[in-house]
Amino acid sequence: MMRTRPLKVALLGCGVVGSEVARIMTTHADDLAARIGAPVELAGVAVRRPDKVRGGVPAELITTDATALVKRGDIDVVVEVIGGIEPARTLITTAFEHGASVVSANKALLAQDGASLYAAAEQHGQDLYYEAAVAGAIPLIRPLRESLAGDKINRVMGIVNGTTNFILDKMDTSGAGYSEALDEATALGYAEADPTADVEAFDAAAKAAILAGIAFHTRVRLDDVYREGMTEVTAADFASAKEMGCTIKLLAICERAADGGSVTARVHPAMIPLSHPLASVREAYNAVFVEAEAAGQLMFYGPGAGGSPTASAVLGDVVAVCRNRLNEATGPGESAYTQLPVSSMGEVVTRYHISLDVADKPGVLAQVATVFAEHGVSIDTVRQQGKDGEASLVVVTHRAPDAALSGTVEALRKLDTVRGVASIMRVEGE
Ligand SMILES: NC(=O)C1=CN([C@@H]2O[C@H](COP(=O)(O)OP(=O)(O)OC[C@H]3O[C@@H](n4cnc5c(N)ncnc54)[C@H](O)[C@@H]3O)[C@@H](O)[C@H]2O)C=CC1
Ligand SMILES: N[C@@H](CC=O)C(=O)O
Ligand code: NA
Repeated sequence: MMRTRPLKVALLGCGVVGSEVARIMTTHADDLAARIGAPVELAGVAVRRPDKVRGGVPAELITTDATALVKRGDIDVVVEVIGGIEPARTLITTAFEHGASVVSANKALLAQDGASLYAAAEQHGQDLYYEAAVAGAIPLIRPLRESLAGDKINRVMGIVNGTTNFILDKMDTSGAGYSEALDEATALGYAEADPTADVEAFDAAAKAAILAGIAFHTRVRLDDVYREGMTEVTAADFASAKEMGCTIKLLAICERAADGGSVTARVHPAMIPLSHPLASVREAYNAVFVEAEAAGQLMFYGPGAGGSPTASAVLGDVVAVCRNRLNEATGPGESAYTQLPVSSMGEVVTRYHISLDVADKPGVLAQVATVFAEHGVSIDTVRQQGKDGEASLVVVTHRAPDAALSGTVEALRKLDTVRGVASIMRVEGE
């Protein structure tokens, strides 16, 4: 039977995501009520600029006092879509203290303070849900937290940032420039308020921290994630990738060590073969592979950014939290019992594609090969092209510890015959 007293939702932030949450809550109110078993109503919307016209949001719901809204005491669910660390963190903990559960899309905050937010939620008997924080509309957090809770996950790898995938895709397929593609991604509502978070991969690193923590039942924070952005990827890198039958993607890779005693999490651009499913992920789409012991390999794919797709994930969480409240229950809390340490990037085993500008004279190739051998790095292929007394040498290695690969590059830079290291890129997905 449908409960008549409505569940009340407070919306913090009415930007790209918040405005879509408000729109869908209003236009789909009857369906949401039927699915929850009680009406759900927007009880207040905290904004920074109250004068802005917000179609569909009744003026009487608008407030600039987010703190007063979360302290009201009659709110069931606070939806935090303002982003950033403060005041989001204080508003979320205040919401728990005043009897509300929280749905958030804030990966930056969750990667930094997830553990203390979970603790505050548990202390006050409230839910903390955040499906929208990783890979936008794609159901990924709930499958990892719930559906795969009976399995052992060994690896999570994928594209988790829509903005950078959009830019890399445009650079690859239409030869568009970096700035032009970033402006387009921003106009489409994909980029963070400060797009440095996207292009320098802080956003993807935050998502990798969240994914690794859930997948391996441990705590991984933003600072534990090795991070390289995509601002230095050039048209020449795409040309090299093409020659190898590859393209370039910004990948997030979280792995359990072979001995099971530690984990790693990293985000960096990488070449992947065109035959790999991640190579055909276009525009702002995301895709994530999960490898689990019993399930095998699973792939999650869909829109990774944008107002409406992200609002879909937020509203799925609102429904889940409302159902929990009607049942006087809460969903899963933090699961970090394994306490696995996070190893450094040096211990990750990977492959490199290295482009060197060298002197075109006898013995150079042997000299370069010796440096690789001295660092215990085995060469897979070498390609040399001469040009006016200079040559370009492209070396692709076999798998080796990242520390050995970066030691090799450092030693190569010191050779007189090596004029410069034109590009270094990891190769994944083979
Ligand atoms: N846009 C996207 O595709 C996605 C965004 N997210 C996350 O969702 C959150 C919101 O993102 P967007 O909607 O894109 O950002 P946005 O910048 O469009 O919206 C944020 C809104 O919050 C308002 N705001 C900031 N501080 C406030 C305060 N103290 N009180 C009231 N309002 C305040 C701002 O004025 C702005 O309108 C962020 O955490 C973001 O990382 C997550 C997944 C996808
Ligand atoms: N800026 C983010 C938004 C979604 O998380 C992205 O581009 O992926
Ligand atoms: Na998601």
